[in-house]
Amino acid sequence: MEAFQLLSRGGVQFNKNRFRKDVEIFNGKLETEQQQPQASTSGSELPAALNFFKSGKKRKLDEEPDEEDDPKSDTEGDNSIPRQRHRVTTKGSNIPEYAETFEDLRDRYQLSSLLLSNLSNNGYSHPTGIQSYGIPILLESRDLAAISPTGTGKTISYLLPTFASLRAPVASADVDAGLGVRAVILAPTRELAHQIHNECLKLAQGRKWRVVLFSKATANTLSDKAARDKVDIIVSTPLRLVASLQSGSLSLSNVRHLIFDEADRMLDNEFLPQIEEIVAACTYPNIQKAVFSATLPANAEKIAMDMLHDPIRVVVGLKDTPLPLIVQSLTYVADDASKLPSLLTYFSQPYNPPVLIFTSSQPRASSLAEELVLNGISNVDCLHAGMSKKEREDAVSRMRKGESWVMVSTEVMARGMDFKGVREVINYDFPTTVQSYIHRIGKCRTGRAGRSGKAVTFFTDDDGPYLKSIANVILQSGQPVPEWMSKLPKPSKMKRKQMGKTKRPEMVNAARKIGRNDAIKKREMIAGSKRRKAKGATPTAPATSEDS
Ligand SMILES: Nc1ncnc2c1ncn2[C@@H]1O[C@H](COP(=O)(O)OP(=O)(O)OP(=O)(O)O)[C@@H](O)[C@H]1O
Repeated sequence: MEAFQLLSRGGVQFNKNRFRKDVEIFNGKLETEQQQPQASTSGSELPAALNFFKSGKKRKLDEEPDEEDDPKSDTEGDNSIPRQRHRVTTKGSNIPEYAETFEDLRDRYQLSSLLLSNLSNNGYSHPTGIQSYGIPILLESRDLAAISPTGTGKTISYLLPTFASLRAPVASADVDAGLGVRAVILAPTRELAHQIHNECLKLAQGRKWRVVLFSKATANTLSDKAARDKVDIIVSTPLRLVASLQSGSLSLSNVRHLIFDEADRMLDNEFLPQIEEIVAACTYPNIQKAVFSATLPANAEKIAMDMLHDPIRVVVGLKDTPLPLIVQSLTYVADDASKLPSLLTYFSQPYNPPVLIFTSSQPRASSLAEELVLNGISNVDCLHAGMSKKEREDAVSRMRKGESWVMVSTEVMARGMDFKGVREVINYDFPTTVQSYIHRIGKCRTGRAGRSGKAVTFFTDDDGPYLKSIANVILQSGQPVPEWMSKLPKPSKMKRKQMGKTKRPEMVNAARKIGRNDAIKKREMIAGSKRRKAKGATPTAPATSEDS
């Protein structure tokens, strides 16, 4: 089984006996790698002997394994940085040939030169792995399930073919555009939808494309059919779209391209009913559907495959994904109360901002950000769904401008967000699944800019039973874990289901809660005493039913 697929399914297994030699060689190499984590941006620097992902793979008849130079350059456009190598696996019938360059795509599919120049103006000179494979598939009107690690350019993989297939804005009379929006892109959070909308605007430059970020306000505007018929693409969260469908103020009958970003999240129990409603409303014959995700657990993959028509599945795998470039470690912190002191110790040593910290809930994210500020850590910010839209937008913008050095967030909120240049990820609260671990640490944008990346995961006694799952991911991505950890028993299926269900207090510093409760009590007593004084009454015991 292809390695990333193995990870993406959550059941990570690593046969240490079978690969004992590889592990030994790797352990010998450890010191050098830890000292120079970012030096190895080129896949060729991974010793061949360690390439157990490749050697462990059995080739299936209907698969076309392929290795390619991922032509991705760094975001700053420094093409001198060695390119990463990705392993790409495709599955399906009549798979279109991958494209080596954007120019290949232009020649093969007559892409407009404006689209191409918009790409290069934004620093996209070579397609990434998923772009090389995914774009031709979508341009040939096929349905697609694309699994590619975080930060590998999935957004352009679906946006470029969407723009190219629509050919021209509805405002231009020369296309058969029908009536109503022609493409819908769905993302699990408003922030991610916003980010995708921004990418759309980059590609839309120079033509009168109408790309709408669906919100309460824009939904109102689009309840007018005349306005709606002028829209080319809608980017939305499922909830917002369903609200308009249910109120009858939106029709999706002309939608020809339906894209799901962060598909594993979109196809989970929370979103599924809405997704089903949206899919049912898209009645255009031969509608093209595509799902994109960094991980796709088996149940989500099954739902996706049932939803897609004769799909092609592309997996960009682990041969040298960003994961091995991130120095990963697991840190024992005994219990929840010990996490904050451990984190403060961490920040008392040199660290590389921006740092992204994950907590398991919104109140904990707020509480941790507050604690860090109170403890004098500079430029701390917080981002979660419980904050107002304005607060969230400000936080994202500060992070993008480099004004936030430390961002405390929840996983749901950080999903798919391209926080530029995150260098360290700290899992303050243990990840909820193996996929969640991969998503979280994938926020380290090391691969792209060739910088060093670091991922630290705190674990308590309560997290012990799940440690092995994460330790396996670390081993699979070519890094060592302490021997005792690799000897831990594999958690049972039942146990794995419990992972992420650990109950944690809302405040990360219980002492502050006690202090706060005391202060509230005191304040209430003083207020009560003042009220009584004002009434001239003498204090009485609280009334009981027997008093009356
Ligand atoms: N071909 C390219 N060349 C250079 N930079 C690119 C290219 N494609 C995308 N990028 C940049 O890489 C970054 C990550 O891209 P994107 O957000 O699409 O990744 P992703 O795979 O969707 O990640 P996630 O799973 O976290 O959503 C963005 O800043 C984007 O502008």
